[in-house]
Amino acid sequence: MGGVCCRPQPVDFDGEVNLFHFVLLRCVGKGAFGKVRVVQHKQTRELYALKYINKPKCVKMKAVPNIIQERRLLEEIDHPFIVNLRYAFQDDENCFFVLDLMLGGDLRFHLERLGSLSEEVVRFYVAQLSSALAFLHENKIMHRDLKPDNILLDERGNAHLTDFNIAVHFSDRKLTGVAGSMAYMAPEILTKRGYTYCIDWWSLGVCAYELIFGRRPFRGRSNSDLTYSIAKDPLKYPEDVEKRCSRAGLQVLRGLLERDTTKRFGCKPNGEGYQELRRHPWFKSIDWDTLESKEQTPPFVPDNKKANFDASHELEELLLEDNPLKAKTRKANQDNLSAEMQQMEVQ
Ligand SMILES: Nc1ncnc2c1ncn2[C@@H]1O[C@H](COP(=O)(O)OP(=O)(O)OP(=O)(O)O)[C@@H](O)[C@H]1O
Repeated sequence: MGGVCCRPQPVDFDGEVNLFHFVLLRCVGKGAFGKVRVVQHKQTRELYALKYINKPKCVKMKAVPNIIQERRLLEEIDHPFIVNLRYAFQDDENCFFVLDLMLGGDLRFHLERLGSLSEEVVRFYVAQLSSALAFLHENKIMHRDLKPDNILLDERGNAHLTDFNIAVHFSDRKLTGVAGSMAYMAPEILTKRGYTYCIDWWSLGVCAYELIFGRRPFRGRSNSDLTYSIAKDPLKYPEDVEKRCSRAGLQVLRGLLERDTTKRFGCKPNGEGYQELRRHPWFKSIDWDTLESKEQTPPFVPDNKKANFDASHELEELLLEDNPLKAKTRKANQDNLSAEMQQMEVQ
């Protein structure tokens, strides 16, 4: 009799996708509302990253519209340098996003470990991320939170943009809502002049500068100091700049970190800014035609023998998790759910 309890449930692969379709593997990260773990699709054997978002926590932190927005935007897009959404579903407790798996770690992790990256490596990431930004802008989406933490490497070393939590659709009207991570925000966001997709090119400039020099271009002890620095301080470089970055590289940094949006690199409408950037001499070594098919060998290959993420998440799951993730059949009676939880149901 005892054996009956533990027999695995038969999985219906023809029905809607749910957690029963996946084998749950190791934990690789922790976000604001849940965790991220590696999963394998039981039928296709493909590996993915499963991001799970605890619904009550999300309601408590008033983040329901952001999660819905993130899912809606991700469902619209598919690009080689974006962490794409492959499936989305939910149970009574969590929303699940099944995403492209990135086993190479995020660029914050590598920056902290290495101090800085070589110009050649950064050029490669800037090229790949420019391609992702041009695609998003063409689809009238601005990301608004480009920073090293949101750039993930696959196991071969290709860069991918993730975290569409505060991404939005845009039209010709300028936006004014302050959103993003302050150190990477363009001056026109902070000075409340109204902004467009051009802010993402500025953030790319801040990331590229930080990756090459190991520190950010604009700093401040308080938010108002930082705002002042972003809006007014001249762009300076470390003393050993010549050892770290070529003249062409500095030109691109300066072009992206241009306060005048009519002159900022990447910003010309209808993808013209992106085409201009591609033609810049700094990208001479990049073969743009094969970049998107990932045929080029990335100049930095993450060490696949070491975990390229904080291993404490896995340990925490083992030692501290009192409610470990498990596939469950849905029980929720829609009528008993709060308004916010109902909102999450309607997808
Ligand atoms: N597709 C993925 N593949 C591999 N690891 C990932 C993937 N997405 C996220 N991670 C890991 O999980 C960590 C948490 O990611 P997640 O996007 O949930 O958190 P977050 O950046 O705090 O975003 P949010 O604000 O949406 O919670 C990341 O730092 C990264 O190390």
